[in-house]
Amino acid sequence: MDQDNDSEIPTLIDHDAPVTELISQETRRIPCTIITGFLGAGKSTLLRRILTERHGYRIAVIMNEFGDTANIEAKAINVSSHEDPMAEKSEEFLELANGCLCCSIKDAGIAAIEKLMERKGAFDHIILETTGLADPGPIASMFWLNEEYSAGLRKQISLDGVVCVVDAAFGQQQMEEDHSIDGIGESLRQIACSDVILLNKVDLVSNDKLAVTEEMIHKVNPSAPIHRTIQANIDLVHIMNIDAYAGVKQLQNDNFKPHQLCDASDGCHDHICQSPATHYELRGISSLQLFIPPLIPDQLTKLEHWIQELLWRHDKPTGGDYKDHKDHNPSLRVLRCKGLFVLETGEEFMLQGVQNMYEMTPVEARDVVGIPDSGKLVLIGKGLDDTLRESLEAALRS
Ligand SMILES: Nc1nc2c(ncn2[C@@H]2O[C@H](COP(=O)(O)OP(=O)(O)OP(=O)(O)O)[C@@H](O)[C@H]2O)c(=O)[nH]1
Repeated sequence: MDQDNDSEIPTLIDHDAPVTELISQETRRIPCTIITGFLGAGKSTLLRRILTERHGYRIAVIMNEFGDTANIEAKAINVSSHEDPMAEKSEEFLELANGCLCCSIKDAGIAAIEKLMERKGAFDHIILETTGLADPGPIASMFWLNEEYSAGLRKQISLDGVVCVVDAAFGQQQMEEDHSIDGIGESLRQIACSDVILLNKVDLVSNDKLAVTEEMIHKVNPSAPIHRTIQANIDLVHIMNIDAYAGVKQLQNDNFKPHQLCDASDGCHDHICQSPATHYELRGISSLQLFIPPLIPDQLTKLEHWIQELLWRHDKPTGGDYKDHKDHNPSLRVLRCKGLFVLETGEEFMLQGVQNMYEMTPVEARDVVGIPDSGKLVLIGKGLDDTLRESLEAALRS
């Protein structure tokens, strides 16, 4: 492909492929991985690694860079693999117009991605590298769930996961100094919205410093696994096809034992308990993990209403008749939420939420590994204090 000609996107469809294969290419949704991370953390290094590794995926890359660096970045990254000199031919680039995709999401960004999707069938996976200053939340929303927001792209693209690259040398400082008008700066938003974290450049710092940075990341986002890397060297199974928005593995794998957190002698089967270890505030952002006992179906409906109030109105129901008494708190903001809820019948439901969008879906029986004795809700955002647990308890009792 001619890298200097954006309008020419080559057709890579194999015209000799069997008809059934072509049909499945037409209907299959293409997974999209978003790579985020603060300026200079190693996003392009990760992208280059993915593009030059022998993995068999045909990858379409969307780069979203500020200013004049777009061309430079694209050229620098479009290298062929030493192992496979032909690899370059199996990838295609779509450089977006200058400017930040998350700000121009409805026009240039969408149009460019729709143009790319005209070549559907030519690639198996999309990787979108954001700018170091982008908030990945709105970008993730674009590929996830809501057709009104995504302009129909969700029909064709599924959000596989958000991968955040954190600089091991400067990450701690970036998090500590990170502040914006509403109290949550970019580097913290990026960590908050991510499903996997790469702590990159670990060759530059001591183990003690790494542990401190890891601890900070974990407190902002307790549910994302953290991988230490040098030159973003990571086994791709940890970052591609992880199905972070549809699978329940990540939520089920958490081996945290809720009853170790409270005094209840018979475990915590009748109340919500909270993980104090992960309730933490850094520059206004915090995370909260709540363990929720098995619910009756009516309580699941109440839980869903409570989540709607939280995400859509930034309201924290205050107990009693929670629908009538709300504690409106404009600084209450949820950036990411996840949950796995268990009914007394043994059925399980999964919650996934990005910004004010959420989805609650039954977990298919084949995905259920044993019956957990409690459900879990993870909230990451701003203004999430201890009273939320009381508020949810009141909602479920009402
Ligand atoms: N020492 C060391 N340097 C690294 C490592 N990973 C990346 N770098 C270097 O860090 C610099 C920035 O890496 P990039 O991959 O361009 O970072 P980026 O996040 O894409 O940067 P922006 O696009 O400017 O936000 C480059 O000079 C890399 O060679 C690492 O693990 N160790």
